[in-house]
Amino acid sequence: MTEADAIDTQDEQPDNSQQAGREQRYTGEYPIVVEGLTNRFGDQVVHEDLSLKVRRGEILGVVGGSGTGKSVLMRSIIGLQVPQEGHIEVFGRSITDADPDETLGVRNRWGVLFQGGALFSTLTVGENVQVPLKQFYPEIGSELLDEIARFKVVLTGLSAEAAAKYPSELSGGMKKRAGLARALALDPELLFLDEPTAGLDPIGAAAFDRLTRELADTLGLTVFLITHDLDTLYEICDRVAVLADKKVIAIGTIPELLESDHPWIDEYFNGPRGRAAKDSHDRAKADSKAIDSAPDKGA
Ligand SMILES: Nc1ncnc2c1ncn2[C@@H]1O[C@H](COP(=O)(O)OP(=O)(O)OP(=O)(O)O)[C@@H](O)[C@H]1O
Repeated sequence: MTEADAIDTQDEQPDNSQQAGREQRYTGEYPIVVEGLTNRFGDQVVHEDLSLKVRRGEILGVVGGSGTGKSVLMRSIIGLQVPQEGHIEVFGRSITDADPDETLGVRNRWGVLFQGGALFSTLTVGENVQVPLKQFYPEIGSELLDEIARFKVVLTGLSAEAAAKYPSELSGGMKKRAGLARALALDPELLFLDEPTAGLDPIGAAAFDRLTRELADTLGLTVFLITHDLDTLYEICDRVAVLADKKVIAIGTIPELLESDHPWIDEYFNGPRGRAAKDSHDRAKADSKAIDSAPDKGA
């Protein structure tokens, strides 16, 4: 049983609206559905008639040039940005038409790692992880809060001792993991990651990618992952959505996208960095095949 399940079964239940939607996991095909989205800031049109469906259980990479509106799209889906037009559903419930109180039962089913980690600098890592827990489950006692926070910290590959550290005492990679621990605080079904490997060295970035894939597989997460990191796309994303021209112009596996003749997609995947990421991915695959078929394997 997960902590959230344990909390759900406690005798003293808080306001029912906070529990709504939490009693069972989403079993539909598309936990995120965006239709006809338009976002404008003054005269600047960021999205126009943008549509997107995210499949349950997939890691969807979201790419696009700087300023194409990847973060604004994520903010719209989680209700932080009210679009001018369009409809967004998460777990089959409207985000755009609903009163914020009505979406409470949906909001505690996702976790977000914002660009840069966005940890509270005056709180320890453990206290940062406790923030969403206290917000949605104010009835949990401090001992259980500490225990859940420590568990989440360890889940992301940090030591239990890291829970007592302040963000300023952590390396960039540790900060990302701490942010991820906070995003996982509520046992989410859906995880939003905004450029999680930005600023990490290649080894740290690869380790974070592996962690994301492992957590997604073991916890059964759907992941909406904004990135500029081609290695991340090749290594862990099931599909990739491309933002350009104010829309999602293509969505599919990388081999499918490689067939596209859109100039941005062609340059992105077939430019020098795209080719290097593909070569490195192909080499790693060939190496692991060679190891698997070695005669003395397992001897
Ligand atoms: N609150 C806001 N007010 C005004 N303009 C905004 C606001 N938020 C975003 N924008 C503008 O919307 C556009 C898209 O921003 P967004 O942050 O979504 O881009 P992005 O694709 O995530 O870029 P990057 O890859 O550089 O992070 C940008 O031109 C940005 O300046």
